[in-house]
Amino acid sequence: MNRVTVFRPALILSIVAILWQSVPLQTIAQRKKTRKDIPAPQTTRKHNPNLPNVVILATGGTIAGAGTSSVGTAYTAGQIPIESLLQAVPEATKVANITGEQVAQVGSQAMNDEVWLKLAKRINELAKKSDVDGFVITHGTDTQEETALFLNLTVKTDKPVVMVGAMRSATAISADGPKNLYDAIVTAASPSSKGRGVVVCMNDNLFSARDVVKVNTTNVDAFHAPNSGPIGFVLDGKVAWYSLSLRKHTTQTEFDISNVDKLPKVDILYGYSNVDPNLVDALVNDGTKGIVIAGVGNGNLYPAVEERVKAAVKKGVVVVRSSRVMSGRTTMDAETDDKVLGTIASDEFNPQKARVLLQLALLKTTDQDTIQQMFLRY
Ligand SMILES: NC(=O)CC[C@H](N)C(=O)O
Repeated sequence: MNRVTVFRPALILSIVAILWQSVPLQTIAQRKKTRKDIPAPQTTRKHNPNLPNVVILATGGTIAGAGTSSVGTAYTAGQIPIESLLQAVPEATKVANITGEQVAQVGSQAMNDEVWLKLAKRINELAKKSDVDGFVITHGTDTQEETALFLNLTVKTDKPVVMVGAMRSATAISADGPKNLYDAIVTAASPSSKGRGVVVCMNDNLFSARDVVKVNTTNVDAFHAPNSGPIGFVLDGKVAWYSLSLRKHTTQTEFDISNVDKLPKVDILYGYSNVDPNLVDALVNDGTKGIVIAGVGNGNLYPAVEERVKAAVKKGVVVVRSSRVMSGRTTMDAETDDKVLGTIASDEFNPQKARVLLQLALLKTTDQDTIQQMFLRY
């Protein structure tokens, strides 16, 4: 065999290899491009016409977290895709036809306005489809209560929207994610869950998005509603509801985010003895539109802070008084007089939740009385 005959087949082979590689690359690129145009979430399972259809919108969190040790608490949130999570709960396929979509894949400490808006818009879009009966949102637990409230105030559907997370990673001994996910799917698939606003399903309990708070950093019993308790329970694959909030939510709210792509800047200022009042000015100078004070007791402010707050309100910044105390209301014109300060009382909303409502309120108005009424209505 001379050099030419060896060289030619090698050349032809490498050309074929290059072409072969470029074809799938192109196809993947095309698929990515057209993916946005496909409205329905994806599934690999067989459709059962007798079961309700539940869409899972995944955002990450511990429920999708992977660790290097099954006994340790160190892990990275948001590592495991939704399809793999579902493999841990094969029972769920007997309850609903499940389709999944990965909206984000982050620990919820990284949650932001952009993902909130994307989630709410996607739910509103899918809720219009007659073949979608309910939603499950998988989410990290750190900021779950904020996303829950945002959705509770912005999704426009009576169909169940159930948020779920986990306190132990998917690779830990006795992971709580699979049970919580199963319970959430059961809840989203149940017609009895309609019209209850967004609910959070954790550790057998169902909480209203309005009232739920993370109360423990590591325990599986990490979610409570300190002012009202759970509104329902899931046990043995069955949902039981016990109460219904009279506060407005979902289809009953005035908030329409369909054309919103940015939320107003609202910041939280923590109250404590000897707080530096310059912090108020720092926020105002940074261009904040609203400040939530995590006040002491019934939303009280350090005297020097009161003075700076009055000045900030005069400049057009909207200030809400909430409390750093875990339970109870922050009431109007109590020890701190809102009429004098020009402030708004948060009622039962904790500072991080008051921030969500103030962001939405500021899309509509800066009027103190109008926003105060919103805090009493939602
Ligand atoms: N238990 C959790 O979900 C906490 C993990 C992570 N920090 C998150 O919020 O996503």
